Amino acid sequence: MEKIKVGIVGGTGYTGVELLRLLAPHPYVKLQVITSRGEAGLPVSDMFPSLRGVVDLVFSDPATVDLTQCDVVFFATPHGVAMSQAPVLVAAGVKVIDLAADFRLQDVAVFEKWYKLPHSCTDILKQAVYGLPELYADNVASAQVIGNPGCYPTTVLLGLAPLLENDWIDYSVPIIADAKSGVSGAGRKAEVSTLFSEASDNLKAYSVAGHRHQPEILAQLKKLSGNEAVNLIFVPHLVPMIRGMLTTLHVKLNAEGQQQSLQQVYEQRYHKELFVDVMPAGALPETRSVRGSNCLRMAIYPQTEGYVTIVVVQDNLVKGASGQAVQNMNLMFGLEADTGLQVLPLLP
Ligand SMILES: NC(=O)C1=CN([C@@H]2O[C@H](COP(=O)(O)OP(=O)(O)OC[C@H]3O[C@@H](n4cnc5c(N)ncnc54)[C@H](OP(=O)(O)O)[C@@H]3O)[C@@H](O)[C@H]2O)C=CC1
Ligand SMILES: CC(=O)N[C@@H](CCC(=O)OP(=O)(O)O)C(=O)O
Repeated sequence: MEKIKVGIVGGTGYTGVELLRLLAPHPYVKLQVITSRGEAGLPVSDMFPSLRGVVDLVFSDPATVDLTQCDVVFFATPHGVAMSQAPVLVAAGVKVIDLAADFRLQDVAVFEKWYKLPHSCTDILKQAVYGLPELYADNVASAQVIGNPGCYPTTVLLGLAPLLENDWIDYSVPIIADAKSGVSGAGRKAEVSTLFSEASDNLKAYSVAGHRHQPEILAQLKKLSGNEAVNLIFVPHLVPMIRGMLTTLHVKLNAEGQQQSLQQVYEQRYHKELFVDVMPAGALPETRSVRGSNCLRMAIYPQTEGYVTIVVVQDNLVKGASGQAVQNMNLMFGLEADTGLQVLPLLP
């Protein structure tokens, strides 16, 4: 197979460099372009010595580089950048994978409310696919534009999918998602809240009154359940670690759901999925068990009063962002989902 020519816009950020780490050894990828507005002309390995001898590209200026020479372009950029460039790329037949939110929400009014940006290419949005391959693999395979999911939504949606698909949730009670992220989730840009002396030795909830991932998750919960009554309380927390995300879900089951052996149901639902691990009953998922890998692990805990608790872990930069994006690229180009993604978690 001819190599896939890959462009990455936003190569100096955390998800951009994570794409490089995963794509440099990918057997069917040729890294073609990597951009930075501020570092154009600088060899990538001067900024990231971890890539010395592996990536020999220099950063290009995104304003002048021709991205139509690529087969696929990843946007590892803030919200709004991909939609400004997608029309030219789509017209040239280039596939687009946006790691930001431009193509995640089909409801334009909801997007504009939460991201405070006018959506500039709603036609392309209509044909874009929500890139969660464990739920939408066939659509991903035929997509030209992918909205790669947010990191928190990936944990919540994969944690709940077997219950939603079987209609086993009591929707009169909101689902609770109590989620925690490492600091790299906030990106590499300088911000006071992510300074070492602010974020280390500290634990805090944030965006409790409303986080932009709540509407993204809710839209998918409605789609998967076919039930408009579904509701969600979502509270994210910042934890003093670099990578990793742990989400604890509490769900009230309906009468039929309460009759099920959920451990078996979850194992069956995910047994063919290469990147989802349902742990044995009683196991305790921990973030370091997935660090650096594209694996998402979960454990199921039946509780009293018809409740079930599901604990989900992933690496926010891998399954929560760049690994998932590469998984999507693999499917879009007819490759096995795990091509180039067999990297094992780092321990300790
Ligand atoms: N971090 C995470 O865990 C996750 C992040 N995401 C999403 O992925 C995207 C990237 O996140 P992350 O890597 O953390 O962010 P960073 O802040 O670390 O990096 C952003 C990158 O975008 C580039 N950039 C910024 N503005 C522009 C622009 N106008 N045009 C072109 N390039 C631009 C910057 O490069 P330069 O200034 O050099 O041009 C930088 O390389 C975000 O939308 C984020 O929400 C999604 C899931 C998880
Ligand atoms: C710790 C931290 O700050 N995390 C980010 C989530 C990053 C992400 O996945 O979000 P988008 O791609 O939707 O921006 C946040 O809560 O804003």
